[in-house]
Amino acid sequence: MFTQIPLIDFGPFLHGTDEDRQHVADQIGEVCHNVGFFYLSNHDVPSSLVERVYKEAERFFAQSIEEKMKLYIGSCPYKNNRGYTPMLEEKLSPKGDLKEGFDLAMELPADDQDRTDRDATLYGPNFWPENLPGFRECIYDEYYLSMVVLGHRVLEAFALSLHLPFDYFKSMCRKPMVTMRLLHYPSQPIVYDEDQLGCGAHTDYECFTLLSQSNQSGLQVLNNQGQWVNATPIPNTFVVNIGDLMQRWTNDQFKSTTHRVINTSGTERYSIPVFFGPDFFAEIKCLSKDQIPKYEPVVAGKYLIGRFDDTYQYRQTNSQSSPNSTL
Ligand SMILES: O=C(O)CCC(=O)C(=O)O
Ligand SMILES: [Fe+2]
Repeated sequence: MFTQIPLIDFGPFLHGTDEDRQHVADQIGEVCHNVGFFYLSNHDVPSSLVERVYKEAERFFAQSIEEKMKLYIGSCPYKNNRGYTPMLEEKLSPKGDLKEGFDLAMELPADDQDRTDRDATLYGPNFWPENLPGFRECIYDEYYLSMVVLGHRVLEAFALSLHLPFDYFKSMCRKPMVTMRLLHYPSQPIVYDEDQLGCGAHTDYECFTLLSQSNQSGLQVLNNQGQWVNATPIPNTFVVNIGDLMQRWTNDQFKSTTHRVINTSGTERYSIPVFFGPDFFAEIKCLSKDQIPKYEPVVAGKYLIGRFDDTYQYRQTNSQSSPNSTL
């Protein structure tokens, strides 16, 4: 049972000896098993870059709703879940979530062969604003690509913690489905409607999430006593949490822990999750040959499409429910 979110210093993993790396990996493995959430410090992503990304997020969301709706996720020409999601459109809380978002992912050409010939519909270009000079360069070229690099290092730590070669996941993450979101939460009253949270209780869908929070609290993590533990922002850290694909892959060795957001801080809140998934066609099945699999194997991209179909209102015509079942 945890009552606070542990902090892990990633510096020795990035810059230390093999022994240091294994030591950090072991700490991470234990926390992924017991909590599923941790703060990561000394990750080498400069705080000045993170600050600039928040400035761009503020600039994006400060636009009129008409301007933002030009990039509506449901009108994205590539139909790959990129673009703007208005308030109340996502349904993690029953009356809709009190947040708006902008989603992007790995920039691949519209005629990428996996997309055109093999139905990897989550691949393709992003849906960028044309009226915000410098937005794309800061958000994608600088921040997103740095976070993909960091994500690969976190995967190395996961592999070592599971007694696998450090590059075990690499061959399944060559065109990784890494989705980044800019999120903006208005402030809600202290006495709030339980059916309308900033982000209703959920687990994340991908392998893991690297989350930057602005200074405002709001994120809460559910422990196994049913208590909500605050993940109060700690400057210059990311919150890392395990998602459902990793829980399946590790046969429950790593926990995908429920969390939610309620922004009663009195001011607007911004956050930037980066959800790290493997290649669209990666088969997610029990990593260990010595265990009885608890989950049926899934193709990562198809699994994610099912989860997105369940969450986004714009996808709910012709949607199928997700293959989230246990065996
Ligand atoms: O905004 C946050 O702090 C967390 C958001 C979140 O949990 C999500 O987008 O999955
Ligand atoms: Fe989440």
